[in-house]
Amino acid sequence: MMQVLPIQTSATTTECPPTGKLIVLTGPSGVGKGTLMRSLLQRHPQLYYSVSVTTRSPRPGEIDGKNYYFINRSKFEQLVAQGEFLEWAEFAGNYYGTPRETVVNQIQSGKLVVLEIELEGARQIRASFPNALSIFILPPSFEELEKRIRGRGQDSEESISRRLVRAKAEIAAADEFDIQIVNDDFEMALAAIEAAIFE
Ligand SMILES: Nc1ncnc2c1ncn2[C@@H]1O[C@H](COP(=O)(O)OP(=O)(O)OP(=O)(O)O)[C@@H](O)[C@H]1O
Ligand SMILES: Nc1nc2c(ncn2[C@@H]2O[C@H](COP(=O)(O)O)[C@@H](O)[C@H]2O)c(=O)[nH]1
Repeated sequence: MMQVLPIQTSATTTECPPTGKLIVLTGPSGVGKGTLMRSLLQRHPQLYYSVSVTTRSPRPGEIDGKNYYFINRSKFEQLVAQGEFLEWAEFAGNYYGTPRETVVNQIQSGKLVVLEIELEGARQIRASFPNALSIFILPPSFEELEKRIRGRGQDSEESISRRLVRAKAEIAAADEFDIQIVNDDFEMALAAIEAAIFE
């Protein structure tokens, strides 16, 4: 049975006593992290999802404050300089970051906090939160990954190419994380994530 250890980090020990837990879902773009996360949150409303900040333009239907906080690059850089992010990275031409204060507050109040982030950010979290549970989602094949990104119909051709190039390096890093789950059958992948978090 897997034990999810409490938060403990040298960087944040004083501001974040070991009460809550941090869970990181990572993996290449298009693998299904967001879809899995949505189902996970529906089934387990006690989880706290950290809404990220990004400089990417909203996709049709995306809502500011729900899907992301959408801001411009100079504001993002200002927030970086002010230390407002727990982690941040540049991905396919845009910045993405996890707001520090909200996450720390939720952990302090004993919540299970879930992040859905790309590889560089997940590495930063692993470095500063060694007891976080990190889950890497893999595609059944690279061809299927490309099919899913294209099938989503949300990204420009240039963005798709950048995401697929990056996906190769991301997949190669899967073993750095605590658990690897192949998202082939969706329900099985979801069940594996639930087992990792709750059992
Ligand atoms: N197990 C699965 N089988 C087939 N299609 C899937 C599966 N899981 C997710 N998908 C589909 O793959 C597409 C990409 O999924 P999603 O947007 O959740 O990926 P993502 O990893 O969150 O991408 P990004 O990191 O770019 O946000 C969606 O159209 C989704 O419906
Ligand atoms: N390092 C971070 N990565 C993040 C964050 N929020 C989302 N992401 C990841 O970015 C890519 C692209 O996302 P998309 O919405 O443009 O498709 C994807 O892998 C996300 O998981 C974050 O706060 N930090």
